Amino acid sequence: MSGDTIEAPPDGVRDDGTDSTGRETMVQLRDLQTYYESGGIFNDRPVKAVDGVSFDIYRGETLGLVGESGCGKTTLGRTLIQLEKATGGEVLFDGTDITELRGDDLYEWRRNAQMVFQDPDSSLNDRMTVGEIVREPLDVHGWKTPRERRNRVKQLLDQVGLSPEHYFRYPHQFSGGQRQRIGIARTLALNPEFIVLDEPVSALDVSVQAEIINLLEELQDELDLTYLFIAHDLSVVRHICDRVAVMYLGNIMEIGPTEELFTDPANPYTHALLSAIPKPDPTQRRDRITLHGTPPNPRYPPNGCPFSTRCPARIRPKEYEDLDDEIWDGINALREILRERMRATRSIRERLRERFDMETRFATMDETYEELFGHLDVPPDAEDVLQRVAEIAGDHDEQRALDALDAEFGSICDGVDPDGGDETIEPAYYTVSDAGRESYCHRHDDRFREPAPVLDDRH
Ligand SMILES: Nc1ncnc2c1ncn2[C@@H]1O[C@H](COP(=O)(O)OP(=O)(O)OP(=O)(O)O)[C@@H](O)[C@H]1O
Repeated sequence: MSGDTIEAPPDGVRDDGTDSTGRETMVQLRDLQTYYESGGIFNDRPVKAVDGVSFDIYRGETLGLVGESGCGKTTLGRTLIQLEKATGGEVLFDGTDITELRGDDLYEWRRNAQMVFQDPDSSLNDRMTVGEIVREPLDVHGWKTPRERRNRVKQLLDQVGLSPEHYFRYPHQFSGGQRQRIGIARTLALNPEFIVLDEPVSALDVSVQAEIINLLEELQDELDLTYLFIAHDLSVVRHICDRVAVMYLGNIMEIGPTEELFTDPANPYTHALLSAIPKPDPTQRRDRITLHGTPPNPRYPPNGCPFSTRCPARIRPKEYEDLDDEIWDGINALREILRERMRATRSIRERLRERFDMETRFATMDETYEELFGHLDVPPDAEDVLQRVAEIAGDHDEQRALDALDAEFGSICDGVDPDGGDETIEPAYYTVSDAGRESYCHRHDDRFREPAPVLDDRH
């Protein structure tokens, strides 16, 4: 369905904190950025781990956050609870921008928001008893009297399915699942309202995973908790989350109710991510979508759409709409190779080599060209451009080669304005379902075909 375009997910929050569907908004992220400065000797560009993220989290829900390794999930989770400093944008908790909190205010606020980590082993101090570990946040915050703290710890141990006798034992005496229970008890100590669960079951045996998931669900009901659930395992996400946000290279590509996102994905990246799950049904509509290459380096994200370099539904420029698929694949591979070479020439070793005027070694561009296009019947116009690109790249000027490639074959997905303007075009968020699901992709614009039929044709 073609949707309405909006610059950023709608605010839509009424004075009483609810939106039009009666959900109460707890957290609002607005254009949130977390960049890591390199601090190296070359004063390189920052790593754009979270690069302009806007969405809401509703009170009492479990919002899943999924995406490939390195896309920025943990950084986003850590920024939400101020373990990482935002470099731009806002995080509003019940209307207060917590990125602005300092000193005592920040310290007080921290009680509200906690994090459960993936690996209970590294997050529990093996030299402390279980009681000391769970009690530590209470001690740090000077919570009530020592006696009341001890009682609170015993109650917490009971709440997570451990027994008060475990108070004086050490973490290494427990199994992985039990250690995660200790971590959860510690997280709950100060009665938080919001918890970031960062892959809380990934390090556990499959048999234990379900127990911990059940415990987290029970605790949510009992204590009115709101969760951000970061995960790789999409089947767990489907089971536990009310809504899901799909992240790629520091951006949210699609966000909406879990079931409709899984059964009728809108964004090409969501399609690709879901198609990687093995399906038992041999009559499935479409072949598995294989994504070529690896995600780009978040220090050098591509222009335009973050997914453009790997997107299987990438929009092609009008003049080349009928170009053979294999030639397109070759052009995309050439773009990847050029980006790869650029990344490599920027590596410290290469830069040192350049400084000392030493030759850098790569497969020659002629060989690359031959391999990609030698066996194909490339139309003369396109061939002229590709030859020129290969020549420029042969002189180690990858940036100029990429520019030349994009000037001819680039589309709106690469940030090229189809109306000839100079500004780099980025996708907008489009509402793609009645439930308010949003997808970040030019293909939802009426000028283009929707992703799903394009993927059906191409796969
Ligand atoms: N302290 C840091 N300094 C510099 N770069 C960092 C730092 N922490 C993370 N990064 C980089 O930021 C990007 C996002 O990392 P992050 O750990 O948030 O991703 P992720 O999606 O959680 O990955 P995973 O699923 O593997 O945990 C990566 O490129 C990572 O290398």
